[in-house]
Amino acid sequence: MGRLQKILIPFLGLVLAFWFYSARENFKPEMLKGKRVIVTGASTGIGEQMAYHLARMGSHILITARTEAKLQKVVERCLELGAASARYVSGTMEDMAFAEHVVKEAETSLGGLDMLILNHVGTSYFGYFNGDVGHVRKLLEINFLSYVAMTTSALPMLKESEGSIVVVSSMAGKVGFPFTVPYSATKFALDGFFSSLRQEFSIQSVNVSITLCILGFIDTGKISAV
Ligand SMILES: NC(=O)C1=CN([C@@H]2O[C@H](COP(=O)(O)OP(=O)(O)OC[C@H]3O[C@@H](n4cnc5c(N)ncnc54)[C@H](OP(=O)(O)O)[C@@H]3O)[C@@H](O)[C@H]2O)C=CC1
Ligand SMILES: CC(C)CCC[C@@H](C)[C@H]1CC[C@H]2[C@@H]3C(=O)C=C4C[C@@H](O)CC[C@]4(C)[C@H]3CC[C@]12C
Repeated sequence: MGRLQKILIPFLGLVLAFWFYSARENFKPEMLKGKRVIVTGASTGIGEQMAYHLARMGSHILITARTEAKLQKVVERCLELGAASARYVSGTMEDMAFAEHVVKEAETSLGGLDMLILNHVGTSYFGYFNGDVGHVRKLLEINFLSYVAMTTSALPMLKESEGSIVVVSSMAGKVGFPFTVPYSATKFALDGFFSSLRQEFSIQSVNVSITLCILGFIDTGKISAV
């Protein structure tokens, strides 16, 4: 009985957790063909690369970030790669009215929305917490509140299309790491909001999926080592 409790039961728990959380491998690129997708923070890094993948799969893409010149180039490349259409709206996610405006743009120019990919992050520092409450507030607005604002305004369209919300988060949004205090706080907030909302959708039979992506370090060329 002792051995059963110490080894077999935790092992069974691990197997069940692995089975429950592993994704089924039924993805086909054609699934994204013709789909109307918003990608935020798509002027550089992971967002830019997601836009190119969607372009190769033939989606209608609406991208956003602050730097217009970079967005223009990403749109051109998306069209070369085979996007059904590609357009951008530039502005800052510090402004909730702008966040909502991006969603409105999808409604007017694409006639609806199938997927909302929330990926942008504001600039933070990586070091001991410096006590700057104003910075935490600003980062929460960019990394969290604008995600909430966009989700709220996109929900009617996503319910209509039975679409998806994809939230790009981090291991720092699941576990506390040193030197990432403000950033980590904003990512934990995303988990609280979206994991709870997913449960409500399940209870209410709302057919909109919510995927929280928990990423480790991804080398986007910005920093050579961490
Ligand atoms: N790279 C990594 O190692 C990891 C990344 N992640 C997550 O992946 C996602 C993408 O990260 P990554 O590609 O590295 O980040 P980048 O810094 O390369 O890209 C951030 C994007 O957000 C935009 N952005 C920044 N500030 C604002 C703002 N105020 N308003 C609107 N847009 C803004 C930037 O464009 P612009 O400056 O033109 O506005 C840019 O397009 C993030 O959510 C991040 O937390 C998670 C774990 C690890
Ligand atoms: C098993 C563990 C020891 C793994 C530790 C993982 C640690 C090292 C991972 C988890 C989350 C990661 C950070 C992150 O989420 C986002 C960014 C922003 C990007 O612009 C620059 C890199 C940075 C700071 C990542 C740095 C590496 C972090 C801290």
